[in-house]
Amino acid sequence: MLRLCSRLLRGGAVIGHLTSWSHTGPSPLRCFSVSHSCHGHRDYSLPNATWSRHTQELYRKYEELSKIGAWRRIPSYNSSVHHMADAPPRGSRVTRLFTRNLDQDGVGFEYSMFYNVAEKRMICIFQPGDYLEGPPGYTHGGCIATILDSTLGAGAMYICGKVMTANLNINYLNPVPLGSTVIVDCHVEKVEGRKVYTRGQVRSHDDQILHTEATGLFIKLNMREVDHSTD
Ligand SMILES: CCCCCCCC/C=C\CCCCCCCC(=O)SCCNC(=O)CCNC(=O)[C@H](O)C(C)(C)COP(=O)(O)OP(=O)(O)OC[C@H]1O[C@@H](n2cnc3c(N)ncnc32)[C@H](O)[C@@H]1OP(=O)(O)O
Repeated sequence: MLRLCSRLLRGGAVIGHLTSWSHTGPSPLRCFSVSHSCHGHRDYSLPNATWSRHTQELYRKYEELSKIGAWRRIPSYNSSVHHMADAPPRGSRVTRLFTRNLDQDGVGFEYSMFYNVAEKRMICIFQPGDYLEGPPGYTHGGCIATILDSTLGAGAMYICGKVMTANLNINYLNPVPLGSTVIVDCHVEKVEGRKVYTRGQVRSHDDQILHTEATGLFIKLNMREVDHSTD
């Protein structure tokens, strides 16, 4: 339990940085201003025993960059509402974030995201597990779309607050082997009114293979459209 608390507190320290970013966008992300206390929700963005050497190495690289200050890891819970300051009590909901819906580590979406505020960039270190199979031995295109949507969307949220995907265009260039480590590298290109234009790539861990390219259009939500009263 102590180990769990210390891990969560480490996540909380990072969240503290996130809340202090509120000056960076016109619509600060209220949903990320969660408590620093050991609130009992597991942070899935931290390494686990199923992570490959490449996944761990990339994670450590960005963890080191975070210590210098340019990058920040963002925590990841299995429900998006756990990111919010007014999250409902633990156990009061049964819904789950799509990318965190399996109880077994390693078989689904293993990932950790880091954000660079100056570059308006969100990267995701992604290791697709065996339950994400499409073509034999390779990752399903829908799963690649999911991790792209999530990374592009998380970047858009960090710039502009709550958004929804309006458009996602993907070019699949090279298949992504199951169990491999890829980097999903996304940035916000421009913001026009409520429209947030984003672009991203999926590359192999060593940058040698360009697997996928994508653009995403996200629309800033009017607050009346976000109602969690039934959560
Ligand atoms: C929510 C908080 C969560 C917190 C989580 C924290 C955890 C962070 C960690 C991890 C990140 C995870 C991130 C996950 C990301 C997943 C994202 C999804 O999967 S979202 C589900 C799929 N998307 C939908 O279901 C949308 C359905 N569509 C709609 O609801 C509406 O169409 C909406 C809201 C997108 C826009 O509707 P309107 O009525 O508000 O706005 P209008 O007037 O239609 O459009 C505004 C402007 O945008 C243009 N526009 C709209 N759609 C367009 C399109 N498809 N193409 C081009 N332009 C479009 C319009 O032409 C208009 O432009 P002009 O202002 O007039 O210049």
